[in-house]
Amino acid sequence: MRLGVMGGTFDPIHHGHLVAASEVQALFGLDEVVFVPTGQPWHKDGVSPAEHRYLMTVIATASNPRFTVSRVDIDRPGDTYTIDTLRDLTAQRPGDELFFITGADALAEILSWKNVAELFELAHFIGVTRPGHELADPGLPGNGVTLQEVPAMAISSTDCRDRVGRSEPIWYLVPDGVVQYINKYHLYAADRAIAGRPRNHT
Ligand SMILES: Nc1ncnc2c1ncn2[C@@H]1O[C@H](COP(=O)(O)OP(=O)(O)OP(=O)(O)O)[C@@H](O)[C@H]1O
Ligand SMILES: O=C(O)c1ccc[n+]([C@@H]2O[C@H](COP(=O)([O-])O)[C@@H](O)[C@H]2O)c1
Repeated sequence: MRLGVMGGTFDPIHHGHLVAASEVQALFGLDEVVFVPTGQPWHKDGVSPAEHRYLMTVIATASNPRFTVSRVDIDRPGDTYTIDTLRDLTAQRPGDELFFITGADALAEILSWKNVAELFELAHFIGVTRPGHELADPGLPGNGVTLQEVPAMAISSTDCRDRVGRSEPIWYLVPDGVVQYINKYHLYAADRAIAGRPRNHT
């Protein structure tokens, strides 16, 4: 099986993530794209609890029969690294060919990722366009990375959180069910009533 892997903090998941995954699924003939919410992203502060991010990802992907969600990163104790994500998925799904999908901003940092050489033995890497970021091959070992243009969605999780904090709408930036989930649990709200610690923005 050709398995796409869409890793992310997803705080919250938005249509930029979903469009990128859908486009790559179709263009690369992937049988499935598994969304993998990070457990404890060591490189980001004040991230919302993993269960909220996981459930929002489940809600957002539920209507697409080719999309699934994995708990491998959130169930693994300690910091989240993609090398562990790919090792665990390889062990769970022997024989599958993995395609790790990453936006242009994350791709630009990829040479600093843990065990970078082994990463490219475990998966193909597909870098996708993202408004405001240059898409370039960072000079990867092995097979390198395939660069892929996808429909431009100028959406970020940071902006969605900021909007909620300012009581501005996020309708149509994220799926309806995710808006409703955020409202239900008061995520990102200025009063921080139940959960979700808004953070400073990068
Ligand atoms: N609008 C977008 N278009 C294309 N790729 C995206 C877009 N938003 C995020 N991505 C990619 O999706 C993956 C997960 O992103 P992430 O969950 O960190 O979202 P984000 O919007 O970048 O969040 P934040 O604003 O909190 O940094 C990364 O590889 C990122 O580059
Ligand atoms: O493995 C690493 O060293 C590493 C460093 C930074 C980011 N990542 C992964 O890149 C994906 C996107 O991360 P982010 O921070 O843009 O949400 C997510 O799956 C992270 O686990 C991985």
